[in-house]
Amino acid sequence: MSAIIHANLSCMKLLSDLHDSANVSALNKKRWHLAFSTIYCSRAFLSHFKHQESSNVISITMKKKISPEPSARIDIDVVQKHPFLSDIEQSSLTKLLKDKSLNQLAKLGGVEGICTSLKTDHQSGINGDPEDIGFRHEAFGRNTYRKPPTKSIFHFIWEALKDPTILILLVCAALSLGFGMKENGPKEGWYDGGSIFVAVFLVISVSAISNFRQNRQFDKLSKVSSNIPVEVVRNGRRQEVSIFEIVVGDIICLKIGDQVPADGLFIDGHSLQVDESSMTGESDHVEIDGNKNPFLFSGTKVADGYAKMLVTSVGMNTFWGEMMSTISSDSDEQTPLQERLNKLTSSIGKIGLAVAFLVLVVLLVRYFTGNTENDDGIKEFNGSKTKVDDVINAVVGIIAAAVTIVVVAIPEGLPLAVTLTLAYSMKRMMSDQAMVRKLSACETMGSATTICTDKTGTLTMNQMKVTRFWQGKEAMEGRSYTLIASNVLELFHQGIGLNTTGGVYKLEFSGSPTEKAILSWAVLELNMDMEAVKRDCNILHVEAFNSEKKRSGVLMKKIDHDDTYHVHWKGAAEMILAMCSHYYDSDGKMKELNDNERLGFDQIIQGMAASSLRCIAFAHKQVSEVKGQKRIQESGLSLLGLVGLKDPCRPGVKKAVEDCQYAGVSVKMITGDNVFTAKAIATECGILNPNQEANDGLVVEGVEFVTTQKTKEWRK
Ligand SMILES: Nc1ncnc2c1ncn2[C@@H]1O[C@H](COP(=O)(O)OP(=O)(O)OP(=O)(O)O)[C@@H](O)[C@H]1O
Ligand SMILES: [Ca+2]
Repeated sequence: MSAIIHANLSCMKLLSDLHDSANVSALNKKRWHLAFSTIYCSRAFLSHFKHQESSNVISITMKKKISPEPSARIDIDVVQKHPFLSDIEQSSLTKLLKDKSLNQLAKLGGVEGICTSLKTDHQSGINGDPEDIGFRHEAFGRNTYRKPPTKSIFHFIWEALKDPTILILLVCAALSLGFGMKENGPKEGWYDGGSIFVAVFLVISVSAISNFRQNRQFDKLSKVSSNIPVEVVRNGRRQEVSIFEIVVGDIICLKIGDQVPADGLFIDGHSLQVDESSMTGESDHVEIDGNKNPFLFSGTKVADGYAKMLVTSVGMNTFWGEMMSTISSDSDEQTPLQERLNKLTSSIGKIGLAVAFLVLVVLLVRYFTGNTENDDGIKEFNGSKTKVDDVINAVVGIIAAAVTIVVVAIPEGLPLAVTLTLAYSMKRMMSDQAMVRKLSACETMGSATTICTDKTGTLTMNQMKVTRFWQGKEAMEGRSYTLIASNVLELFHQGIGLNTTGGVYKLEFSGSPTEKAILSWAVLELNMDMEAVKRDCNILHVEAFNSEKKRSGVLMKKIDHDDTYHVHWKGAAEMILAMCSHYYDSDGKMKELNDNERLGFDQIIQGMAASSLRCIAFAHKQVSEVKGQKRIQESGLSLLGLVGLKDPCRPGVKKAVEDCQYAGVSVKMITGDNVFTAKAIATECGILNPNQEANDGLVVEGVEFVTTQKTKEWRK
């Protein structure tokens, strides 16, 4: 404590010395006292604080020098590291990711060590109360990026002024004004030039205001569109939060198709591949795993697999943030129509200029060679006999005529009319709840002849629910767990609880809509306890789901059990069925799957598909040896059961499809789902006509869409 007092006393002495030496007026003296006491008090306070938390770094910077000027104002910035998170520095985390250094990671205690320093549990995440989040904001910042300042109206006025047509017109206006006043006197001579000035003024102000407003609107939109939901685990609960609310220490669940929302480290997961092309330009996917490459970067995209990551930097501390701050984005692009019209305008302008020049030359030549006569039939130009004043008047008249041609020829209002029309149609589209991110979209939409739409989530609500369940060849209803043989029920629990990317927290389900539907069905109707299943079993190998494979599998072993391993597959029913050689009947007995039975199951699947259900099948196999196997066995499985998931059509889709068709735009569905399910939904939405058998390529499988010639033609 004595050290502190000493420090304060010396500070006081320094200031009073200064005080004495300054020869100041009474008013300034007063200010000095104020400044002095402010500094003294804050110093005393801070040193006290320092004493208590000796590990914290406290620095004081005085922005303004203390000066006896009347306007003296003292700002004190306190940059302070929160005691709660004092074990680790942001700079070392940033450096770790920047260098992708495994050594450095090991020095920091690996991912586990960093979790501990960041006061995060790698299973249940941060505790997530407002105070905790506040500390993290204070210590590591927020997940927002510094944006270039929005352009002011003057920027747009300047842009409009730089247009060559406008410049030509301004010159013309000035000439016209000068000549007009010379010819007809200042009182009446300004009409022509003045009106050109007014026209130019109108064009500039209208286009500047319209561009300014559009720019502001796009800014607003980009704020909305960059606000994407991210799945985080906080306090053991998986939940969705906005990307801007992510803090350092958060545990984030990533799945295929997600954007990585901040920089961080891989904790656990399977077959995670990331598309880093937005950062490196490399189109190859980068494999991420715990040992060789656990580094994940903001702005990249998950191409395959799933994982949990620990956030280590957010916002401007990320690699992406650093990159963005050096690039200034310019969105002053023009739509194709605007570009073409601008070209047209400038060629017309050029022709106008050429013609005007020609007229000027011809008229001048005619005048000076004495080929022109005035109203009385007398030669206008008569060599040296003509008065200088008359010559000047005649030449001015000729130039004014040429200028008039230029002014008339330039269609300066044409591009402006297009801009205004596009802005207007954008406004109309927005009021119809269509988000327009680029002005050119309005134009493109106007000339579209085919709309290719996704099925799930676009035509349907993306809220799936299991509505049918077949075990063996029997349709089950309601809370069916009492009716299923216990051995089969256990296999169901394992197959669903382990072979999933979703999660259950109390009665909240997370994951993709398909996963959520299956999990909620298993918990509510099959009485599954996910925690218990996870506790009792070890997952040895995972094959993650992706839209190409249409299935996911796990290899697992029960803890404290014999040497038997279990393979579980789940996926598109027809594909899983093809992998099966046996099935469990409703009594829980395993039976062989002969051709007849297979046909029976095919019919069940088609029946469900015809009533627009997504069909998912579960299959299992017990294996004894798994030595050195890289892949999970895919044949000789036993079918456990089939479920049908209902995803209702969005209300209003049918009307929208009809409107499109009425307007001559054909609507096609691109899907990865079972063809029969897709057709049933297409019929429900009015894309397919129930009476017309031929498909006409209105429902297309994703793979086919990418590969076939016909679809290439549409995409042209
Ligand atoms: N989580 C999952 N686990 C296993 N199989 C799944 C899962 N989700 C979907 N499937 C199966 O994979 C198929 C393709 O699923 P995906 O989600 O890629 O469909 P999609 O191509 O997006 O279809 P849509 O046209 O409906 O949008 C589905 O028909 C379904 O049978
Ligand atoms: Ca004109």
